[in-house]
Amino acid sequence: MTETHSAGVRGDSGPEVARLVASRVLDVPDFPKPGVMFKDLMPLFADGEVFREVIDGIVEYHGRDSFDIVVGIEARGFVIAAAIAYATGVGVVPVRKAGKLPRAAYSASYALEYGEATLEVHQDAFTAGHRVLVVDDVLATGGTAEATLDLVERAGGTVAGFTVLLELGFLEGRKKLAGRPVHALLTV
Ligand SMILES: O=P(O)(O)OC[C@H]1O[C@H](OP(=O)(O)OP(=O)(O)O)[C@H](O)[C@@H]1O
Ligand SMILES: Nc1ncnc2[nH]cnc12
Repeated sequence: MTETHSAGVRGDSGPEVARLVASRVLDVPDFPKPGVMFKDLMPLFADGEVFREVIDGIVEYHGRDSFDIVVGIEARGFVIAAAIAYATGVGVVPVRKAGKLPRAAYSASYALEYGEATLEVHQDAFTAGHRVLVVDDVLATGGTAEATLDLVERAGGTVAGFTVLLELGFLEGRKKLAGRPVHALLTV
């Protein structure tokens, strides 16, 4: 369930962490295309104290023993995934844009808020039944997330959770991910 506090800042881990994320997001109009309000989370990554609190909050929400490996979605998801992996002692699997992985890979094409793309994962990325925590910075239309969760399962993993720092609620990505365990620290 999503919580709300008096100022209307809401997220699945409560208002405090939601406020923390909100304090480190910059709105950039017309990037990468006219009409798109780009949500830039680089200030959050650049603030060591806030970044650590956010990573700790994600681990606390899921529970250290609920996943065996972390998937980060290129490119901003890599930053979050690596930090969670280091904090919990598990490994990282990158889900990459097409043509970047050196060995046999599964591919999934999708549409996102401002374009189309293809993501890939190595076919041998997981052992059967591996519980996989998938992380990214932003959930917008949900195209990226849907493709990634599908790739994880095609490669033999079991989706243990999906966390984003920021969800753009008006783009209704959660609807596309119905039945998936979506966790957003901040929903706007
Ligand atoms: O919910 P959606 O509409 O699919 O959009 C969300 C995705 O868009 C952004 O990635 P982008 O493809 O811009 O990649 P980048 O991190 O490499 O800039 C963001 O980091 C998510 O992965
Ligand atoms: N508006 C947005 N800001 C940042 N990342 C995004 N990914 C898709 N839409 C986005």
